[in-house]
Amino acid sequence: MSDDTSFLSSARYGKDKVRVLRVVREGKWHHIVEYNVQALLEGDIETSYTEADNSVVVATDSIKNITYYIAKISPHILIPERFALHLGTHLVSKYPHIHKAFVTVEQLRWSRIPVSGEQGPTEHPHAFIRDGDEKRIVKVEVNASKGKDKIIASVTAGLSDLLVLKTTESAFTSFVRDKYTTLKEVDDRILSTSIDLSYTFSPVEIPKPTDADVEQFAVPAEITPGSVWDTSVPTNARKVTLDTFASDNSASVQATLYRMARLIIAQNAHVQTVSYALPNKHYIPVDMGYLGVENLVPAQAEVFMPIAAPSGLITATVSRK
Ligand SMILES: O=c1[nH]c(=O)c2[nH]c(=O)[nH]c2[nH]1
Repeated sequence: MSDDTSFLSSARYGKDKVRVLRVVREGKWHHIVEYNVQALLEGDIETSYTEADNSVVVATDSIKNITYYIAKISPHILIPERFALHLGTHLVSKYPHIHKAFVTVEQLRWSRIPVSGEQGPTEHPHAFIRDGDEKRIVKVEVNASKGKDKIIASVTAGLSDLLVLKTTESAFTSFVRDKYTTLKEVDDRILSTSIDLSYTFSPVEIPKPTDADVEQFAVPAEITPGSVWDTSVPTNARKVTLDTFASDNSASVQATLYRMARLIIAQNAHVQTVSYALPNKHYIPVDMGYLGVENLVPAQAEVFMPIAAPSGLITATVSRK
């Protein structure tokens, strides 16, 4: 183009919403994961935008094919943090002109169906139930811009859409009162939120894989999603979040959020920051005074109107010192 009033200041492309279900068979005991994957690339790709030069373009169709291939061969497929690192590392090491890969994995929630056995309920070996809308989220940035033998990866993980509600031990008082205030102070209310949580690990160095050993990807030991997520580990972030939500005598969403985040950092040595986004989903006691029916005393109200919108939105990031 002849004019110099603009330039390409950033460019990133790839495939979004690659849907994959992977089965891992241990004899008759089967495991499944269902992932929605986004894989985006950065690198020496400017000319594809500025000069219609497709010679630098790894087709998004190929990126999709690589995603399925790594899902097939990766020994890490059942752990989304590790699968995302494996995929991102393969993308940046395979193509000399690609310097960064951004991989997001959203894991849908499949749990084993509990069935009755001779000694009580057991988990079915190969039948699963979609156990809510909650998603486990992993975001990985694999950066080879300092060279293919000096690959650095940053991992952010967490969950979204974890819907919770408690019927007491939540209050909200002593907030700013002025001419705009209509909200009454309450020492007892319903507290409900749809939890979005993410936590970051410190960046890790990835040993250079060769094309030949694409199957042998080694995950750095610092990436220990097990301790942050694994349901068998008592300090896992999901459990800490749920326990704190249930047990905290909440003065506000803000105060409960801060407690949750601090506990995750205190109990997980490799976690550097914890962020929450907590919508305050309001439930309003229905006024039945016109019928002579009392339903407005906070701790005694029984009939509530769920309000879809608007909601409060309380967010914060807590960082390791
Ligand atoms: O926990 C709360 N935090 C707020 O900031 C707020 N604002 C509001 O109207 N209700 C609430 N509740």
